[in-house]
Amino acid sequence: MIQSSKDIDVAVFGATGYSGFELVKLLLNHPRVRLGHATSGSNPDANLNQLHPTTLDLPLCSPQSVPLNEIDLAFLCLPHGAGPGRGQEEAARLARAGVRVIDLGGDYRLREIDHYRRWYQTEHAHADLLGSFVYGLSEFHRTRIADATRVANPGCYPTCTALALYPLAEAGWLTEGSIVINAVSGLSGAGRGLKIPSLFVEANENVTPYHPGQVHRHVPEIMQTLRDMSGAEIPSVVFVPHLAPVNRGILATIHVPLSQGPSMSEIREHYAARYEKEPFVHLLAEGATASLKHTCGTNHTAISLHPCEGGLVVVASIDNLLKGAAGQAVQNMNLMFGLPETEGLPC
Ligand SMILES: NC(=O)C1=CN([C@@H]2O[C@H](COP(=O)(O)OP(=O)(O)OC[C@H]3O[C@@H](n4cnc5c(N)ncnc54)[C@H](OP(=O)(O)O)[C@@H]3O)[C@@H](O)[C@H]2O)C=CC1
Ligand SMILES: CC(=O)N[C@@H](CCC(=O)OP(=O)(O)O)C(=O)O
Repeated sequence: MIQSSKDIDVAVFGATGYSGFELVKLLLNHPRVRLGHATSGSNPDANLNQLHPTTLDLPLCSPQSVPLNEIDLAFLCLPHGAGPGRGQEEAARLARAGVRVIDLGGDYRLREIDHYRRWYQTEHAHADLLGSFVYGLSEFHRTRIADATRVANPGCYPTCTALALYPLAEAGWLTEGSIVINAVSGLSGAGRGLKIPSLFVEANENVTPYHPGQVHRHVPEIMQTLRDMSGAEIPSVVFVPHLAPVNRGILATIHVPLSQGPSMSEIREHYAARYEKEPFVHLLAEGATASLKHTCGTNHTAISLHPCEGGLVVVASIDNLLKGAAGQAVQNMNLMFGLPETEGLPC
């Protein structure tokens, strides 16, 4: 058991990206963490304040220079996929060296290798490690995460939609027709690399659906999680993500067919009971509607419920960089090290 303060030595790989930078800020303020190493593959000799508009004085280093025997935990904030320096390789290198890992990327979330190949459109060079990662949706896998040495942090859209639907899934109420998820994401969700849809001129005063239907790589992740939550097959998911001209936030508006199911008051009671003791998931009062501003800058999830003929609309919001990435990663670290789950997280 960890005894003194500032006694958990961590490294952040990919500290210069959006989620890495967010994580660095959380970790520097965490009462039990010493952030000894923050890496950049392309600017290893730089200071973070040369690459981000920040007054933080944080020298970076190369990924290869991190002394793996001196760290208790590595956070990976790297692009997914095969190739040197990317998440797949780095997670495997660290895991095989015996380092505890929380991977914010998608390489170790899907359990089925065929699913990874199909949805990530690349081979997995370390498929033997897939089963050794616990899926890091804190509220669902709390006990398993506490015992884990490797955690695959969920994607931002899957976090938002899985928490929105968890009470329905565990009650066995996801049995009919297609669940339709329309979701909006801020531009930071696309990462810091140059991408045409994220350019100001393209994104400003515009909202663009992308990968609509059943083609986004988060579809199998959402299906896998809902299946795990319900303990049964679920019908199907239609997922339409949209890019919106805001910096951060995810809002999912989800239609669930429920023609034969429970009454609205039973559903509300079930959500209230499921989330009553959760520090970071909140059912809003009847009549309120979740929006980006409910959760922006926090690790919280806001959920509102709305009846409609033959079903239900669930609206949920998170901050993609916090509950959808760095915040949930810190929540998972807290679980792994036996700390209070809320330690070091903004409320
Ligand atoms: N942004 C979000 O909302 C969320 C992101 N994620 C996941 O977290 C991971 C990081 O995302 P995000 O912070 O947005 O990404 P960014 O694109 O903002 O940053 C990724 C960082 O990885 C480093 N890197 C190392 N190797 C490579 C390489 N071969 N190609 C490109 N970059 C490289 C880069 O820094 P350097 O060159 O300095 O090493 C870069 O700063 C991704 O897997 C993403 O899918 C998950 C949930 C939400
Ligand atoms: C707006 C935007 O582009 N968002 C990203 C999702 C970010 C995320 O959670 O990605 P990972 O699953 O790779 O970790 C996308 O749709 O690809």
